[in-house]
Amino acid sequence: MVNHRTEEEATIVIDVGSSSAKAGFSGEDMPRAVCPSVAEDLHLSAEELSTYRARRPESRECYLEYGNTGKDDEAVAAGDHPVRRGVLRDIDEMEKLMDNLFNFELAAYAGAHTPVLMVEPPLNERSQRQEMAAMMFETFKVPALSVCNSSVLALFASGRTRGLALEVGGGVAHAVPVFEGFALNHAVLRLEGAGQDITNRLKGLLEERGHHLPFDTVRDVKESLCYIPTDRGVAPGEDEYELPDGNTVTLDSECRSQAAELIFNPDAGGKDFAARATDGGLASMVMQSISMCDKDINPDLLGSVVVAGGTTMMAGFVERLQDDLDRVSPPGAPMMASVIPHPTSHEPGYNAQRKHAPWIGGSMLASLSPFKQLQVTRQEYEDSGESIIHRIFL
Ligand SMILES: Nc1ncnc2c1ncn2[C@@H]1O[C@H](COP(=O)(O)OP(=O)(O)OP(=O)(O)O)[C@@H](O)[C@H]1O
Repeated sequence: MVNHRTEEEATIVIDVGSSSAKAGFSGEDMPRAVCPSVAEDLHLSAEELSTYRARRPESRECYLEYGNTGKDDEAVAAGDHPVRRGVLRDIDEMEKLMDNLFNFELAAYAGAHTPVLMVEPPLNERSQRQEMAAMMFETFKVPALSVCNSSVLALFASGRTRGLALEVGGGVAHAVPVFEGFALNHAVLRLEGAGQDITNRLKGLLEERGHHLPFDTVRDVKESLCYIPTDRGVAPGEDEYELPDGNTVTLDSECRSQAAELIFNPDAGGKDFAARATDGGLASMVMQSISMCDKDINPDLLGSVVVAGGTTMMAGFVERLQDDLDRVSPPGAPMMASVIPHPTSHEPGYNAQRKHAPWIGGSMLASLSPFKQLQVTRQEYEDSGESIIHRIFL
């Protein structure tokens, strides 16, 4: 990747999701900051702050209930997550988070000198894009702004401009067909179910066994010990998790293997979760999305089902997706779907990058010289008004 000579020559790339925010400079391999996507107001001394940052998890999840609780999802959501289920819900909280990212995480390199590339979720609404652009130009006075689709960028990170991006993050999963660098929005499918629902399911399984743990501890248990069962190899047995107070919790193999089942098979999440998953589990979403596209490009899409997002890091994810895709392919289909990274390949390459793929794609794109054509300058924004952002960013 191109390395800019100074940070001042680079573009700041920012990807704020439902659970985590990633921020850093174009041309770099990884985001400098990966932190929970909440606006923190910590009031800590410099020393306490650095200890806090060293121990801070990469993400914090909303606790969104599903099931027959009689409560509205939005009402139970942690109020300080500006993005929930991939949708910008609170521009004031977003402004606070952005202020932290610019001035604290990236140490004040932004402001009037550094252009910004914002990663936006698939099917982002025009009004949300406008709110973000107004905030960037009017509050943070950025000199230039670009807005790019996260799935297009995830694919780009894997070296492709054609394929189907399957993004599974903290709050939402999307299947997005991409052709020649453009998302085919008419065929985008969305599942309101991802990492936080898996955590929620694990919390329930642990409570059935008498373990009542805080939501954030359960998220860590999930990331450390859960896996997705596949037809290949021997399933791991029980294992222990050490709690912050030194006590241990034993997880049996059902607990470890069943929490994530709902994203592949929504019936496993109960009646209400299944009702939300109108396009089925992940493999069904991939195949339906491809079937909604022109037949001529089906081989391009089937040949590169590129997975991205934190939840795809779970052990067994790519193997299970490939097995499910093989199962749902019509008998005698001329071409089978192929998951990237390939389940049997152990090369690092894209495999190691998929967690932050949209950010990495943004970093790569913004370090290419034609990228300037994808920027709106503050002058252009002031002269032409907000409609310019829809003309430039398709
Ligand atoms: N090793 C792991 N195993 C299981 N889950 C993981 C792992 N690493 C991260 N996650 C989960 O990934 C999720 C965060 O992923 P990501 O940062 O891609 O989401 P996001 O961009 O914040 O959310 P969204 O795209 O849904 O708006 C969290 O639910 C986190 O628990």
